Amino acid sequence: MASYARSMTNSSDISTPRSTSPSAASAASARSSHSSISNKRMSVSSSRRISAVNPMSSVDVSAIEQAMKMASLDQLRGYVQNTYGEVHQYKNTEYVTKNQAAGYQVLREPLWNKGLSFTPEDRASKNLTGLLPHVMEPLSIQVERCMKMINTRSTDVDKYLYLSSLKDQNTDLFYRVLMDNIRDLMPLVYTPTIGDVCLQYSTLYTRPEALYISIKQRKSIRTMLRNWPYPNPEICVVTDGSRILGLGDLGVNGVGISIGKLALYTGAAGIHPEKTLPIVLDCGTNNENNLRDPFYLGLRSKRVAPHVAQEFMDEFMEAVAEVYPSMVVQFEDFESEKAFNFLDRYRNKYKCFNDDIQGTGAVILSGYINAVNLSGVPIEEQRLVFMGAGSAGVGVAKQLVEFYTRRGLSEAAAKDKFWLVDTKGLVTKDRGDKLAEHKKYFARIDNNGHQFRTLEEVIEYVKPSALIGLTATFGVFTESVIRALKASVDAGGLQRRPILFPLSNPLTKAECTFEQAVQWTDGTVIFASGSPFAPYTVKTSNGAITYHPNQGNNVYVFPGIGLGAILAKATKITDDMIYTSAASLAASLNADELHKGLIYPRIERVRDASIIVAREVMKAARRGGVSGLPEEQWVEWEEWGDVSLTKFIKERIYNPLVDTHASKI
Ligand SMILES: NC(=O)C1=CN([C@@H]2O[C@H](COP(=O)(O)OP(=O)(O)OC[C@H]3O[C@@H](n4cnc5c(N)ncnc54)[C@H](OP(=O)(O)O)[C@@H]3O)[C@@H](O)[C@H]2O)C=CC1
Ligand SMILES: CC(=O)C(=O)O
Ligand SMILES: [Mg+2]
Repeated sequence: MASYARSMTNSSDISTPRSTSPSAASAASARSSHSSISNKRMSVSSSRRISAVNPMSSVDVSAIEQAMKMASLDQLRGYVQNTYGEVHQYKNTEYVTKNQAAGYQVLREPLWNKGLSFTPEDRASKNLTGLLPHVMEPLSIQVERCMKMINTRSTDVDKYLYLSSLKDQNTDLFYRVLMDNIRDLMPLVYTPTIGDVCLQYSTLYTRPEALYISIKQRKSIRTMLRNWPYPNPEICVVTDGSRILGLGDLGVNGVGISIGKLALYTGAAGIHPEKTLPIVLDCGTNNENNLRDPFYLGLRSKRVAPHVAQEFMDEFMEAVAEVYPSMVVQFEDFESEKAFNFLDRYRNKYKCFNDDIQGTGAVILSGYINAVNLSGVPIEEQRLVFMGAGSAGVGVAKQLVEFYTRRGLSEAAAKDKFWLVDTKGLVTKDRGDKLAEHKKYFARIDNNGHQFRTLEEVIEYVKPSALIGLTATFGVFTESVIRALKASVDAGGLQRRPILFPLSNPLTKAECTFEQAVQWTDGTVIFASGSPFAPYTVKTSNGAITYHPNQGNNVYVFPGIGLGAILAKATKITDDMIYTSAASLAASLNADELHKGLIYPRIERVRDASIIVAREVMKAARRGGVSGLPEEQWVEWEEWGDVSLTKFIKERIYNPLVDTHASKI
């Protein structure tokens, strides 16, 4: 991200428009109101911008000084603004356009910097002569250098830090490296490594990479959104850090997940990085380690009450819709109750979806459709046990219910295929505890009052064909559990294969490993995990067999859902758009992948899959009457079929250092 306070130094042969000079900017600011700031922002072309004056978000200094006198420094620690009032900024943020920028400005703005790829003409026209080594290098060599440097780093967090620094210097090169090496690098910018990064985010911190919105600043959300340096972002990932992967409440440190997911919106679907906005809402944290950590960057107080968090969220959603009307909002890693509440509260009002409930639901439905084809257990006979009844467990189970109802089953019959287990055992209506609202739909009554407290008991009772883990608890799929699952599909002596999806992230929270799953099912397992496991090779008397795991992670759908929603100019994200993402992903495997018995496309093809998902999501938006594209456009695409719509998408996505000028989103 561009640093916030880069001041512009004029070069003698580049004239600086009056409106971008610091003095003009402060004169303008004296006259301007918030609406004029907003107008000015809109008038800046959609070209990338860098700061021309110090735009530091100013606060009421005298009030702070006053407060400092009255309170000890320690009491003020953890936040700058000590009131709930609106921040008054002293200055407009003014930017130069890409065409106006020269010399170091160009090299320091990651979106403009092409590094060693700058041509001699660029170097002359942008005053770069001497500011770069003389060589002009092919991109492949630059990518190779980066990979060599990544491989010299001894820990995954260090590798992440190298990549993160590269992203801050040369956006195109970062994404080229990521896209060309997605199998090796996705586990660094995303799960599992991003989990370690989030745990240490405050200590690793060197520079801002997101919008950090504290509840203390809730009256200034619009100002903060407008301070974002790139114009008109179209997709944000927002978390309050309350349930980051399976790692629990990480507070403001959870911002790493917003950053990681958005890197994949670009890497895996081609949404232009300039259009992405990572956000963390800081409502405090109940994580004692954070509260004690001298480096912790968030509010040093317990989380606010749920009704206060909800008011804050209401204000946030209203502000986003007002400041960036075309923004798609992805809710990420909110603890379950908030996740369900916010989705219900906002889904019909704003363009939003919850990745953990809906994205996970879609990706696992997709994998399940393909897994059933391999399992030998007919789709009607499938019985599914879910270990974990949180946002992901219930989200996936509900998506699968929709699958069965779309196939003609009644809702009751579809629901009857699911048994959900939580820390108290099988979720039933009569087990004596107060069930969380989101568990009630799947709570069972078919147990004649008997309560099944362990997973083994549930498996013995249900005889499932599929076992799904979304518990954030390592190792709960024990040898006896997995062998019992295999036994239940083996019954009758048929050659059937168990479906086993330990989906929790990161790897340290996986319900079992791939190796265990292969060993305890004698190699028959159909396996998908949330974070990637390595292939597993077993030596045999006549050689070796290598088993290949699948990664069942919402990364296969959220990039395409976001891309499709943006390109369709969707006003809402409908259930049909989510369902369609699953169905289209399931159908996106190529012949080789099907032949190898995979249930998801190879991760190297995630971008191809995202384009298919985006195309079908767009069509679903139109079917649902939520696409803002003109009808004539749809009629034309219908005449030409998928080829023309696919072409439309491909022409609009970001392809670093190949055709960036052609990117329109
Ligand atoms: N692969 C993917 O794409 C995705 C994976 N996930 C992963 O799913 C996991 C869960 O996420 P989420 O649903 O939001 O989390 P929640 O905290 O909302 O839910 C966890 C559920 O697991 C149950 N649980 C925890 N420990 C046990 C145990 N030992 N035995 C039985 N049940 C247990 C909890 O029970 P109780 O309700 O009684 O507390 C709860 O129902 C995380 O690790 C997350 O990373 C999430 C989204 C996508
Ligand atoms: C992948 C994801 O969204 C999660 O683990 O929460
Ligand atoms: Mg998540």
